Amino acid sequence: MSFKPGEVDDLASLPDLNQEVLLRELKVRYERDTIYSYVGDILVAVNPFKQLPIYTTAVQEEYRNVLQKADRPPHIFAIADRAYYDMLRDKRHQCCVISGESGAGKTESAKYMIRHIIHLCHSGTTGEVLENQILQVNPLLEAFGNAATIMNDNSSRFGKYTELIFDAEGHVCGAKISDYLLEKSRVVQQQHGEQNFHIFHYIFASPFKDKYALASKDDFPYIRDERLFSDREAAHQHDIVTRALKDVGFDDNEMEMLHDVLAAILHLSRIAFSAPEEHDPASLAADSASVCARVSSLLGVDASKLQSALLTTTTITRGEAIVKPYTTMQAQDSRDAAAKELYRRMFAWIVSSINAILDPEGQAAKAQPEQRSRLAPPSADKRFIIGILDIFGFENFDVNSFEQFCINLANEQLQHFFNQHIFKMEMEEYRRENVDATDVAFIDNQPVLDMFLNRPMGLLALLDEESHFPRATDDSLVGKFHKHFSSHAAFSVPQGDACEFHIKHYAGTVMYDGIGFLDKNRDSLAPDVVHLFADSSVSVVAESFQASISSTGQIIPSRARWSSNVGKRKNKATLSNTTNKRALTVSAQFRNSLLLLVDNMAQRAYKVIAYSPDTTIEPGAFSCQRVLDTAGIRDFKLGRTKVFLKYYDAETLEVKVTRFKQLAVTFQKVARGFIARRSVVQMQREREQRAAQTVEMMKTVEASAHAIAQDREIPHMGPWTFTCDRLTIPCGQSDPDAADATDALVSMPIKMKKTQRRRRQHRTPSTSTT
Ligand SMILES: Nc1ncnc2c1ncn2[C@@H]1O[C@H](COP(=O)(O)OP(=O)(O)OP(=O)(O)O)[C@@H](O)[C@H]1O
Repeated sequence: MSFKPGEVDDLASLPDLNQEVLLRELKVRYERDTIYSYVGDILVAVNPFKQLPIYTTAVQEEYRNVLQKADRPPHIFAIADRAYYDMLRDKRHQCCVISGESGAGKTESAKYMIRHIIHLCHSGTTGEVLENQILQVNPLLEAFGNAATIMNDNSSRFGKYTELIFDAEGHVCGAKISDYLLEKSRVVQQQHGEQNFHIFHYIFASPFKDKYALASKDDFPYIRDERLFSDREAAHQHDIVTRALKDVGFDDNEMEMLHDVLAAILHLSRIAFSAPEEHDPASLAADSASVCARVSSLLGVDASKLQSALLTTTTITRGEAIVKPYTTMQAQDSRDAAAKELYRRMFAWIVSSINAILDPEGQAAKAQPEQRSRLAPPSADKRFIIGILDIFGFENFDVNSFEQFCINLANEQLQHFFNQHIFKMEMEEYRRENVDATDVAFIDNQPVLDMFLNRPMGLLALLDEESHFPRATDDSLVGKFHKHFSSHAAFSVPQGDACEFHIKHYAGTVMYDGIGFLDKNRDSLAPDVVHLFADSSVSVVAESFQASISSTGQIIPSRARWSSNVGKRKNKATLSNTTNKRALTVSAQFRNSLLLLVDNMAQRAYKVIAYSPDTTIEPGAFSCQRVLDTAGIRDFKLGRTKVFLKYYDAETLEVKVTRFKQLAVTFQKVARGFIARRSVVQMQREREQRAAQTVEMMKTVEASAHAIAQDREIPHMGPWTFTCDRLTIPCGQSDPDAADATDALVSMPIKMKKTQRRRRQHRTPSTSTT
């Protein structure tokens, strides 16, 4: 069969699919604004970088309960539709993983996916508030967690796993967000051509600008103004965030506190230090005392304590507090560390608050009394989840640091997950089932992953080890990397003595600059600063600095409002206190969160499609062969215990089974109608018969009454059936209702008899009829 370029929706059905063909097809389709294609079960999306009219409500309606993939063109809505209806039909959790390099369109896809699922489950006004809350989470988190990078003007600087929680009827009853590794270093420094988190730019154009003395961005060293947003656009975006905060459920006081923290961070950057000589103790530069006072007032802490926390560090040695002054450089680092941690914890506070608000139990508790039974949270076994993973994409910049090292590791892990499920596990299954299958060639990235994650000799393990040596430097760390991995196929040592190393990732070779690795991994914040903020009178600050940090790096605030989440998360992660000296390093937390994530996905993601139509066919190879032959499916393999189908044949079977089910319903309908009609006719006939009997019987009764009246013998009546309007009362000796029926039956004659008796009393006073 010949195919016209760009005409085939499912590229896996092309006779000769290789990389060249795949790219050519995608290009031709992209040029026609056909941005979606299937490759088997996977949807490939090409970023159009323009608004296409393919996301309207009318289009959404076209992707509602689509039975067969081929019925509609490929679309992200089709994936959402399938996840939703598969969840409802199979009563199983679903998971959708969105991957691609930075700027590929993952976040947009995740948003369309969530939007469409909410559209599909929309059930009128009852769930409207919650549905809107869920939709508003995205603009809110984007403002605080996204920033302009060289590759993407709206790049996610954190990983996000969104779980939409449904009851068995498919109504959404809650949601949960898990966030991973916010790139907090961006708060204090951005590469050329990049920007700070969006929210910092929005606040400069907000109505709070004057309140916080944010006249010019140029006065704030943490802001690199590349003029991505016009003031108008920034003000508009600020309105959107304010709306989102309100809709999700944050009150005015909480919104004000968030703005206070943002302004405090911006003003922190204006605190400068000076010292006569490089190694001399630093003091606040001229004018910085007043800035420090402003910051402390915004953060609800004592100004003099903030000054000393920025200028000195206190260590306890043998029960004695030793105060050591910082040099100018150390004081700057301490200021920046405070700013980064403030932002990270504020972000975590937002995520935790969202989770508390969207928690199914919390939703039910908040509901109006009349809605409570409808919104009662389903028990765990009646809850179904669609998880959507949208993490930062693969990055390869001119200068790649610790953040890219972690981001690319996460992408490497995802790639491995795909490989495992799409190729490796499939091939293993074939072997177990004695099915002869040609090996599919794919690049297994297991060795790269091992190089990162192995213990005790992986890159992360070495990084951790060096981070615990106070004398270690970035150079000594990179030296160790060179020594241990120079012979590894995926590692190369650059020429010269630069503090660099190259890693050959699945998506390309990245040159990493080791400068700053140790500091970023240690991520230590002086205990003085932690204690100071934990005592803040601003609850957002106090709660987030009193919080525990899980082994996956998630911050768990202790506030009562979050208690339900705290309980749940504690099960998954061992808690460590922020100020604990043995707190896990960033890379260790990241490693744990990756493992947890992959673990979650593996439980949810894939299912073995087993067909077992409700027939009495004995399960076995012969029956399977017969079923598939009848269904016209040719290209399958029979294993020992399973049948291996092409993914599209599963759909063909599904359609056929559905057709059978529809026909069965039609048959049942016709048959039930026929039986019902027949029994109605039968009943009518019986009714007429019994009516005639009744007339006969009444005649007999009348005759008997007559006879009694005339003192004659009553003829034997035998068992009768008395039929009244709609009720048939059988009357016979063996019938349990006989007594009632007899009573009913004789009540009339008795009346008659009584009448007769009254008449007779004049003549024969001794006669009794009871
Ligand atoms: N389907 C789409 N239609 C129109 N524009 C799109 C679409 N997908 C992506 N874009 C555009 O591309 C930009 C980048 O997309 P997105 O932020 O989703 O990338 P990403 O893969 O999530 O990147 P990162 O990993 O950096 O977060 C969006 O801001 C938007 O302008």
